[in-house]
Amino acid sequence: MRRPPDGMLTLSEIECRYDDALVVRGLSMEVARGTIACLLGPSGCGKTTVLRAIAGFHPVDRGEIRLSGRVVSRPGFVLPPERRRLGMVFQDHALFPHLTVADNVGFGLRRAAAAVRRKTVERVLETVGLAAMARRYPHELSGGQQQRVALARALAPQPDLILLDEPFSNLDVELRERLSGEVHDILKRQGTTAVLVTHDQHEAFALGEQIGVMREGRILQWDTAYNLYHEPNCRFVADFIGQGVFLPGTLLAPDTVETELGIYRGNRAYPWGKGARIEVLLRPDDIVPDPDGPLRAAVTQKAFKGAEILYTLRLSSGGNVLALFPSHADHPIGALVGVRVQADHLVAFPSPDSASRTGTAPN
Ligand SMILES: Nc1ncnc2c1ncn2[C@@H]1O[C@H](COP(=O)(O)OP(=O)(O)OP(=O)(O)O)[C@@H](O)[C@H]1O
Repeated sequence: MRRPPDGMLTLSEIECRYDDALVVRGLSMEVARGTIACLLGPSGCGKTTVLRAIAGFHPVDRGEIRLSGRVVSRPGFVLPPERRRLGMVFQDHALFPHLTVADNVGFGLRRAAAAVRRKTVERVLETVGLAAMARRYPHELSGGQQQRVALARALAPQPDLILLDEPFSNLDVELRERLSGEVHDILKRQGTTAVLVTHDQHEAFALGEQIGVMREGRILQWDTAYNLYHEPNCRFVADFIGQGVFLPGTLLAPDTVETELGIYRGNRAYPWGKGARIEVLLRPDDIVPDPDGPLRAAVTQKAFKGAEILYTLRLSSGGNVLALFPSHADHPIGALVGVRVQADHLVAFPSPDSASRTGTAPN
Protein backbone atom coordinates (compact mmCIF):
# COMPACT_ATOMS: atom_id res chain seq x y z
CA MET A 1 0.00 0.00 0.00
CA ARG A 2 1.25 3.49 -0.80
CA ARG A 3 2.17 5.43 2.35
CA PRO A 4 0.70 8.92 2.51
CA PRO A 5 3.39 11.61 2.53
CA ASP A 6 4.31 12.96 5.97
CA GLY A 7 3.29 16.45 4.97
CA MET A 8 -0.40 16.68 5.80
CA LEU A 9 -0.51 20.18 4.42
CA THR A 10 1.95 21.67 1.96
CA LEU A 11 1.87 25.18 0.55
CA SER A 12 4.38 25.71 -2.25
CA GLU A 13 5.19 29.26 -3.27
CA ILE A 14 1.58 30.38 -3.21
CA GLU A 15 0.45 33.83 -4.28
CA CYS A 16 -2.98 35.30 -3.58
CA ARG A 17 -4.43 38.63 -4.59
CA TYR A 18 -7.51 40.77 -4.27
CA ASP A 19 -7.89 42.35 -7.72
CA ASP A 20 -4.54 44.06 -8.30
CA ALA A 21 -3.29 43.81 -4.73
CA LEU A 22 -0.86 40.95 -4.14
CA VAL A 23 -1.29 40.05 -0.46
CA VAL A 24 0.38 36.61 -0.24
CA ARG A 25 3.78 36.53 -1.92
CA GLY A 26 5.45 33.22 -2.69
CA LEU A 27 4.59 31.67 0.67
CA SER A 28 5.65 28.09 1.42
CA MET A 29 5.05 25.96 4.48
CA GLU A 30 4.73 22.31 5.40
CA VAL A 31 2.73 20.97 8.32
CA ALA A 32 3.36 17.39 9.39
CA ARG A 33 0.49 15.12 10.43
CA GLY A 34 -0.55 15.70 14.05
CA THR A 35 1.25 19.04 14.32
CA ILE A 36 -0.28 22.32 15.48
CA ALA A 37 1.10 25.07 13.30
CA CYS A 38 0.51 28.76 13.66
CA LEU A 39 0.77 31.82 11.45
CA LEU A 40 1.58 34.87 13.54
CA GLY A 41 1.88 38.41 12.28
CA PRO A 42 0.60 41.95 12.46
CA SER A 43 -2.82 42.95 11.22
CA GLY A 44 -3.10 42.93 7.45
CA CYS A 45 -0.05 40.73 6.75
CA GLY A 46 -2.19 38.12 4.98
CA LYS A 47 -2.78 35.44 7.64
CA THR A 48 -6.51 35.08 7.08
CA THR A 49 -6.06 35.05 3.33
CA VAL A 50 -3.66 32.10 3.65
CA LEU A 51 -6.17 30.29 5.86
CA ARG A 52 -8.97 31.01 3.38
CA ALA A 53 -6.80 29.65 0.58
CA ILE A 54 -6.14 26.47 2.60
CA ALA A 55 -9.89 26.14 3.21
CA GLY A 56 -10.67 26.61 -0.48
CA PHE A 57 -12.47 29.95 -0.08
CA HIS A 58 -9.77 31.90 -1.92
CA PRO A 59 -7.94 30.88 -5.13
CA VAL A 60 -4.17 30.86 -5.58
CA ASP A 61 -2.67 32.78 -8.51
CA ARG A 62 0.61 30.92 -8.37
CA GLY A 63 1.96 27.85 -6.58
CA GLU A 64 -0.11 25.03 -5.15
CA ILE A 65 -1.67 23.68 -1.97
CA ARG A 66 -1.65 19.96 -1.18
CA LEU A 67 -3.60 18.12 1.47
CA SER A 68 -2.30 14.62 2.21
CA GLY A 69 -0.31 14.81 -0.99
CA ARG A 70 -3.28 15.69 -3.20
CA VAL A 71 -3.36 19.04 -5.00
CA VAL A 72 -6.41 20.96 -3.77
CA SER A 73 -5.55 24.42 -5.13
CA ARG A 74 -3.50 25.60 -8.07
CA PRO A 75 -4.04 28.43 -10.56
CA GLY A 76 -7.37 27.77 -12.27
CA PHE A 77 -8.39 24.97 -9.89
CA VAL A 78 -9.94 25.07 -6.41
CA LEU A 79 -11.30 21.92 -4.79
CA PRO A 80 -14.46 23.14 -2.98
CA PRO A 81 -14.19 23.57 0.81
CA GLU A 82 -16.73 20.84 1.57
CA ARG A 83 -14.54 18.29 -0.20
CA ARG A 84 -11.35 19.09 1.74
CA ARG A 85 -12.17 17.25 5.01
CA LEU A 86 -11.51 20.36 7.07
CA GLY A 87 -12.91 21.66 10.32
CA MET A 88 -13.01 25.38 10.95
CA VAL A 89 -13.22 27.48 14.09
CA PHE A 90 -13.50 31.25 13.83
CA GLN A 91 -13.50 34.03 16.40
CA ASP A 92 -17.25 34.61 16.23
CA HIS A 93 -17.83 30.82 16.65
CA ALA A 94 -21.25 31.28 14.95
CA LEU A 95 -23.19 28.56 16.75
CA PHE A 96 -26.79 28.08 15.68
CA PRO A 97 -28.76 29.88 18.43
CA HIS A 98 -31.90 27.76 18.01
CA LEU A 99 -30.05 24.42 18.34
CA THR A 100 -28.88 22.81 21.57
CA VAL A 101 -25.19 22.23 22.20
CA ALA A 102 -25.58 18.58 21.16
CA ASP A 103 -27.39 19.52 17.93
CA ASN A 104 -24.80 22.17 17.13
CA VAL A 105 -22.02 19.62 17.56
CA GLY A 106 -23.94 17.00 15.56
CA PHE A 107 -24.65 19.42 12.72
CA GLY A 108 -21.80 18.19 10.51
CA LEU A 109 -22.89 14.58 11.07
CA ARG A 110 -26.38 14.93 9.64
CA ARG A 111 -25.76 12.13 7.16
CA ALA A 112 -24.51 9.68 9.79
CA ALA A 113 -26.86 7.13 11.37
CA ALA A 114 -28.62 8.53 14.45
CA ALA A 115 -26.84 6.15 16.86
CA VAL A 116 -23.41 6.96 15.41
CA ARG A 117 -24.19 10.66 15.57
CA ARG A 118 -25.31 10.46 19.20
CA LYS A 119 -22.23 8.51 20.27
CA THR A 120 -19.86 10.85 18.40
CA VAL A 121 -21.49 13.94 19.90
CA GLU A 122 -21.21 12.42 23.39
CA ARG A 123 -17.55 11.54 22.86
CA VAL A 124 -16.58 14.93 21.47
CA LEU A 125 -18.46 16.84 24.18
CA GLU A 126 -16.67 14.69 26.73
CA THR A 127 -13.36 15.60 25.07
CA VAL A 128 -13.99 19.33 25.39
CA GLY A 129 -15.35 18.95 28.93
CA LEU A 130 -18.96 19.92 28.16
CA ALA A 131 -20.80 16.61 28.47
CA ALA A 132 -23.07 18.11 31.12
CA MET A 133 -24.13 20.98 28.85
CA ALA A 134 -25.45 18.94 25.90
CA ARG A 135 -29.04 20.13 26.32
CA ARG A 136 -28.30 23.80 26.82
CA TYR A 137 -28.64 26.48 24.16
CA PRO A 138 -25.68 28.68 23.16
CA HIS A 139 -27.02 31.75 25.02
CA GLU A 140 -26.93 29.70 28.24
CA LEU A 141 -23.15 29.25 27.95
CA SER A 142 -20.18 31.50 28.71
CA GLY A 143 -18.00 32.76 25.86
CA GLY A 144 -15.32 30.16 26.61
CA GLN A 145 -17.88 27.35 26.69
CA GLN A 146 -19.33 28.51 23.38
CA GLN A 147 -15.88 28.46 21.88
CA ARG A 148 -15.36 24.90 23.12
CA VAL A 149 -18.67 23.92 21.49
CA ALA A 150 -17.40 25.44 18.24
CA LEU A 151 -14.25 23.34 18.59
CA ALA A 152 -16.32 20.22 19.34
CA ARG A 153 -18.44 20.89 16.25
CA ALA A 154 -15.29 21.18 14.12
CA LEU A 155 -13.80 17.99 15.63
CA ALA A 156 -16.95 15.84 15.36
CA PRO A 157 -16.65 14.82 11.68
CA GLN A 158 -13.00 13.82 12.36
CA PRO A 159 -11.47 16.19 9.83
CA ASP A 160 -7.94 15.71 8.52
CA LEU A 161 -7.14 19.29 9.39
CA ILE A 162 -8.61 21.96 11.67
CA LEU A 163 -8.26 25.64 10.81
CA LEU A 164 -8.57 28.17 13.62
CA ASP A 165 -8.80 31.89 12.83
CA GLU A 166 -8.15 34.05 15.92
CA PRO A 167 -10.47 31.70 17.82
CA PHE A 168 -10.02 33.34 21.21
CA SER A 169 -9.81 37.02 20.34
CA ASN A 170 -13.31 37.81 21.66
CA LEU A 171 -12.47 36.43 25.08
CA ASP A 172 -10.82 38.11 28.04
CA VAL A 173 -7.11 37.58 28.61
CA GLU A 174 -7.37 35.06 31.42
CA LEU A 175 -9.91 32.90 29.62
CA ARG A 176 -7.94 33.17 26.40
CA GLU A 177 -4.82 31.82 28.09
CA ARG A 178 -6.66 28.99 29.79
CA LEU A 179 -8.57 28.01 26.67
CA SER A 180 -5.47 28.08 24.45
CA GLY A 181 -3.85 25.59 26.81
CA GLU A 182 -6.98 23.42 26.87
CA VAL A 183 -7.38 23.46 23.10
CA HIS A 184 -3.72 22.54 22.72
CA ASP A 185 -4.23 19.50 24.95
CA ILE A 186 -7.46 18.47 23.17
CA LEU A 187 -5.87 18.68 19.72
CA LYS A 188 -2.79 16.76 20.84
CA ARG A 189 -4.90 14.05 22.51
CA GLN A 190 -6.87 13.65 19.29
CA GLY A 191 -3.73 13.77 17.15
CA THR A 192 -5.43 16.43 15.02
CA THR A 193 -3.39 18.49 12.59
CA ALA A 194 -4.24 22.17 12.99
CA VAL A 195 -3.35 25.57 11.60
CA LEU A 196 -4.06 28.59 13.77
CA VAL A 197 -3.75 32.21 12.71
CA THR A 198 -3.36 34.95 15.26
CA HIS A 199 -1.67 38.26 15.92
CA ASP A 200 -1.36 37.35 19.60
CA GLN A 201 2.02 35.97 20.47
CA HIS A 202 0.85 34.37 23.71
CA GLU A 203 -1.83 32.44 21.84
CA ALA A 204 0.72 31.36 19.25
CA PHE A 205 3.16 30.25 21.94
CA ALA A 206 0.46 28.40 23.92
CA LEU A 207 -0.73 26.45 20.90
CA GLY A 208 1.79 26.40 18.09
CA GLU A 209 4.48 23.75 17.83
CA GLN A 210 5.69 25.35 14.62
CA ILE A 211 5.11 29.06 14.15
CA GLY A 212 5.53 31.11 10.99
CA VAL A 213 6.09 34.81 11.60
CA MET A 214 4.52 36.66 8.68
CA ARG A 215 5.08 40.10 7.28
CA GLU A 216 3.59 41.54 4.11
CA GLY A 217 2.46 38.22 2.69
CA ARG A 218 5.64 36.28 3.43
CA ILE A 219 6.86 33.99 6.19
CA LEU A 220 10.09 35.43 7.58
CA GLN A 221 10.85 32.58 9.98
CA TRP A 222 9.22 29.17 10.45
CA ASP A 223 10.34 27.80 13.73
CA THR A 224 9.55 26.76 17.28
CA ALA A 225 8.48 29.38 19.82
CA TYR A 226 11.78 28.84 21.65
CA ASN A 227 13.86 29.58 18.58
CA LEU A 228 11.75 32.56 17.53
CA TYR A 229 12.38 34.06 20.94
CA HIS A 230 16.02 33.10 21.37
CA GLU A 231 17.24 32.88 17.77
CA PRO A 232 15.23 35.34 15.66
CA ASN A 233 16.65 35.41 12.15
CA CYS A 234 15.96 39.08 11.43
CA ARG A 235 15.19 42.32 13.21
CA PHE A 236 11.49 42.18 12.42
CA VAL A 237 11.08 38.80 14.15
CA ALA A 238 13.28 39.96 17.04
CA ASP A 239 11.08 43.04 17.49
CA PHE A 240 7.76 41.30 16.95
CA ILE A 241 8.43 38.41 19.31
CA GLY A 242 8.87 39.16 22.98
CA GLN A 243 10.44 42.18 24.57
CA GLY A 244 13.99 43.39 24.42
CA VAL A 245 16.29 46.15 23.31
CA PHE A 246 19.12 46.44 20.82
CA LEU A 247 22.36 47.62 22.35
CA PRO A 248 25.13 48.94 20.07
CA GLY A 249 28.35 46.95 20.11
CA THR A 250 31.39 45.78 18.20
CA LEU A 251 32.24 42.33 16.95
CA LEU A 252 35.56 41.27 18.51
CA ALA A 253 35.56 37.75 17.05
CA PRO A 254 32.90 35.84 15.08
CA ASP A 255 31.21 34.70 18.31
CA THR A 256 32.26 37.49 20.67
CA VAL A 257 30.88 40.99 21.09
CA GLU A 258 31.64 43.99 23.19
CA THR A 259 28.96 46.38 24.42
CA GLU A 260 28.93 48.81 27.31
CA LEU A 261 27.75 45.87 29.41
CA GLY A 262 31.02 44.05 28.75
CA ILE A 263 32.43 41.36 26.51
CA TYR A 264 30.44 38.19 26.01
CA ARG A 265 30.54 35.13 23.87
CA GLY A 266 27.57 33.52 22.18
CA ASN A 267 26.60 30.26 20.58
CA ARG A 268 27.06 31.15 16.93
CA ALA A 269 29.53 32.80 14.60
CA TYR A 270 28.77 35.98 12.70
CA PRO A 271 30.33 36.73 9.33
CA TRP A 272 30.74 40.49 9.48
CA GLY A 273 34.40 40.61 10.44
CA LYS A 274 36.34 41.91 13.42
CA GLY A 275 35.45 45.48 14.33
CA ALA A 276 32.04 45.42 12.60
CA ARG A 277 29.49 47.65 14.26
CA ILE A 278 26.53 45.63 15.38
CA GLU A 279 23.44 45.73 17.54
CA VAL A 280 22.96 43.02 20.12
CA LEU A 281 19.51 41.87 21.16
CA LEU A 282 19.09 41.72 24.92
CA ARG A 283 15.94 40.15 26.29
CA PRO A 284 14.76 41.06 29.80
CA ASP A 285 15.86 37.62 31.02
CA ASP A 286 19.39 38.18 29.66
CA ILE A 287 20.05 40.85 32.30
CA VAL A 288 20.49 39.42 35.77
CA PRO A 289 21.09 41.06 39.15
CA ASP A 290 24.75 41.30 40.18
CA PRO A 291 24.95 43.40 43.37
CA ASP A 292 28.72 42.87 43.73
CA GLY A 293 29.67 43.42 40.07
CA PRO A 294 31.12 46.62 38.62
CA LEU A 295 28.15 47.57 36.38
CA ARG A 296 25.45 49.86 37.72
CA ALA A 297 22.18 50.94 36.07
CA ALA A 298 19.41 53.23 37.29
CA VAL A 299 15.81 52.09 37.63
CA THR A 300 13.60 54.38 35.50
CA GLN A 301 10.42 52.25 35.33
CA LYS A 302 9.11 49.10 36.95
CA ALA A 303 6.13 46.85 36.28
CA PHE A 304 5.09 44.30 38.86
CA LYS A 305 4.30 40.95 37.20
CA GLY A 306 3.66 38.80 40.25
CA ALA A 307 6.60 36.43 40.48
CA GLU A 308 8.83 38.94 38.68
CA ILE A 309 9.31 42.66 38.24
CA LEU A 310 10.12 44.06 34.81
CA TYR A 311 12.56 46.93 35.25
CA THR A 312 13.60 49.52 32.71
CA LEU A 313 17.18 50.42 33.53
CA ARG A 314 19.21 53.36 32.25
CA LEU A 315 22.86 52.65 31.55
CA SER A 316 25.64 55.18 32.02
CA SER A 317 25.65 55.90 28.26
CA GLY A 318 21.98 56.90 28.47
CA GLY A 319 20.82 53.71 26.71
CA ASN A 320 18.07 51.57 28.24
CA VAL A 321 17.76 47.86 28.87
CA LEU A 322 14.90 45.78 30.25
CA ALA A 323 15.51 43.37 33.10
CA LEU A 324 13.26 40.76 34.66
CA PHE A 325 14.20 40.23 38.30
CA PRO A 326 12.56 37.93 40.85
CA SER A 327 10.00 40.09 42.58
CA HIS A 328 11.62 39.92 46.01
CA ALA A 329 14.38 42.11 44.50
CA ASP A 330 12.23 45.23 44.86
CA HIS A 331 14.13 48.40 43.89
CA PRO A 332 12.59 51.88 43.91
CA ILE A 333 12.64 54.21 40.92
CA GLY A 334 15.98 56.01 40.82
CA ALA A 335 17.88 53.23 42.63
CA LEU A 336 21.20 52.09 41.20
CA VAL A 337 21.27 48.31 40.76
CA GLY A 338 24.16 46.02 39.91
CA VAL A 339 23.62 43.98 36.73
CA ARG A 340 25.40 41.72 34.31
CA VAL A 341 24.56 39.99 31.05
CA GLN A 342 23.85 36.28 31.17
CA ALA A 343 22.84 35.31 27.67
CA ASP A 344 23.34 31.85 26.19
CA HIS A 345 22.08 33.05 22.84
CA LEU A 346 23.94 35.87 21.20
CA VAL A 347 21.67 37.54 18.69
CA ALA A 348 23.27 40.35 16.74
CA PHE A 349 22.49 42.22 13.54
CA PRO A 350 24.65 44.71 11.67
CA SER A 351 23.99 48.28 12.83
CA PRO A 352 21.44 49.82 10.48
CA ASP A 353 24.02 52.44 9.40
CA SER A 354 26.73 49.85 8.80
CA ALA A 355 24.50 47.36 6.95
CA SER A 356 24.81 49.29 3.70
CA ARG A 357 28.56 49.59 4.21
CA THR A 358 29.10 45.86 4.75
CA GLY A 359 26.35 44.99 2.28
CA THR A 360 25.14 42.25 4.60
CA ALA A 361 21.45 41.66 5.08
CA PRO A 362 20.43 40.60 8.56
CA ASN A 363 18.76 37.45 7.34
N1 LIG B 1 -12.03 41.03 0.45
C1 LIG B 1 -10.95 41.81 0.33
N2 LIG B 1 -10.82 42.67 -0.70
C2 LIG B 1 -9.73 43.43 -0.85
N3 LIG B 1 -8.66 43.40 0.01
C3 LIG B 1 -8.73 42.57 1.05
C4 LIG B 1 -9.86 41.73 1.27
N4 LIG B 1 -9.64 41.01 2.39
C5 LIG B 1 -8.42 41.38 2.84
N5 LIG B 1 -7.87 42.31 2.05
C6 LIG B 1 -6.55 42.93 2.21
O1 LIG B 1 -5.56 41.92 2.12
C7 LIG B 1 -4.53 42.12 3.08
C8 LIG B 1 -4.41 40.88 3.95
O2 LIG B 1 -5.62 40.71 4.68
P1 LIG B 1 -5.82 39.52 5.72
O3 LIG B 1 -7.20 39.60 6.23
O4 LIG B 1 -5.39 38.25 5.07
O5 LIG B 1 -4.76 39.94 6.84
P2 LIG B 1 -4.61 39.39 8.33
O6 LIG B 1 -3.15 39.24 8.55
O7 LIG B 1 -5.47 38.21 8.54
O8 LIG B 1 -5.15 40.62 9.16
P3 LIG B 1 -5.96 40.66 10.57
O9 LIG B 1 -5.02 40.16 11.63
O10 LIG B 1 -6.26 42.13 10.73
O11 LIG B 1 -7.18 39.82 10.39
C9 LIG B 1 -4.90 43.38 3.84
O12 LIG B 1 -4.17 44.44 3.30
C10 LIG B 1 -6.38 43.54 3.58
O13 LIG B 1 -6.73 44.91 3.58
